[in-house]
Amino acid sequence: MDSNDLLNLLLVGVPALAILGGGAAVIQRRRSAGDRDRTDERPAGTGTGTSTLERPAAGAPTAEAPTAPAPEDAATAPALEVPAPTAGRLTRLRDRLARSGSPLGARMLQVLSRDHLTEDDWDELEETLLLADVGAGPSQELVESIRTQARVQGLKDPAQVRALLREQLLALVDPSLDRSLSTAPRTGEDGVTVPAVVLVVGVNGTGKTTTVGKLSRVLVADGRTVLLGAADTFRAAAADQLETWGSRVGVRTVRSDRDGADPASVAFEAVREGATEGVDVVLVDTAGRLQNKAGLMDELGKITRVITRTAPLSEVLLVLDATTGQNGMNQARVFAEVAGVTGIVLTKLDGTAKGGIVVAVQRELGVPVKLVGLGEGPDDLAPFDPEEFVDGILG
Ligand SMILES: Nc1nc2c(ncn2[C@@H]2O[C@H](COP(=O)(O)OP(=O)(O)OP(=O)(O)O)[C@@H](O)[C@H]2O)c(=O)[nH]1
Repeated sequence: MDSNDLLNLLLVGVPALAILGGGAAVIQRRRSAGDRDRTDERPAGTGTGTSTLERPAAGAPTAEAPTAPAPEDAATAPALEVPAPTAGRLTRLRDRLARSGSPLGARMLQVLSRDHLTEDDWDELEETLLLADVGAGPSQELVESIRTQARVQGLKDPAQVRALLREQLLALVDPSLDRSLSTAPRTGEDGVTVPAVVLVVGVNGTGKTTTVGKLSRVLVADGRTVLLGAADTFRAAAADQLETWGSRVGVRTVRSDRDGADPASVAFEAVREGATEGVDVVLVDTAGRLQNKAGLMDELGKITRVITRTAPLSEVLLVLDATTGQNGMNQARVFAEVAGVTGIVLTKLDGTAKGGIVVAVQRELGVPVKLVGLGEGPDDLAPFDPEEFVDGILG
């Protein structure tokens, strides 16, 4: 071998070996992914999504939400996270409600504990409710009702005042509303089973994408198989954001390669792939552009039409930012009119003293609050429970 041959070997042979070695590593990685798929335990009756799902074990930890995953290692697939169980989430997050809502609960209790309540005191009580965004009608009702009760039974000791207030607030939040999420696959008369489809709508910045990500974890914790549809094609990073959320719990995202693609075609494709794969639920994130009512109606109408070619909509969830309080109500009304909303998700309840918006929004839109966001952590989304909520704001 002369010096030229040696040079050729170094220039061609070594990189070729490196490439071959890299290929082996890729094959190795694929194999281990396949192995994981084979050992994946799926509960009976759920879909066969391509994802590797680590099911939450019974009695899995109720500890704080897991932290962000380590950056993807070149040699090993990232470990999947186990979302916190759904049951008891609001109990776990109740402190955040008490912190944010304490001005409401504490101020009301403080006023009602005074001796011989005057007109000014009753006005102050009403003002407290208005400041917490309960809304004019419900605030007046609540004060009237407490006044009547106070006349009948008197306001004797702090425990009785608290019990009365609790009872009245609970009645206002309305425990009789059906807050369950419809996420079971459906079998039509033709015997074909299709996934439940949950469309998530709302103004931009309210926390839609984050909510879709958190909701996928709620569903995974409940043993459902999930597929995400990134139909928010308006904001370029939204699909990446969604994909990151999903990949942490082994949930795949259907997205377009192109920014600004037709959201309806992404939604259609997600539901079609969800049906083919036999997943339980397809969650579809949308853009929140509210240029005008007609434009929104066109966009959401088209998305709905194409989705329902494959499967009916099981839920349309409207995401509202609780910190915008009554100001967000106008936009909420438009979405409710246009999109046939079946449930409200109130986000950022951890950052506001305006917890009364729960009451106002239900009254205004005639739709129950089904989920609440109480932080930026991945498991800081909880099914709404009226009793826990009222206990939370009473502190
Ligand atoms: N504190 C708190 N922050 C939240 C909550 N939910 C969402 N956020 C934050 O709100 C911000 C906006 O959330 P996104 O999910 O990007 O909002 P979006 O509605 O999808 O926005 P567009 O994609 O622009 O339509 C993010 O910083 C979230 O972390 C919550 O419950 N509490």
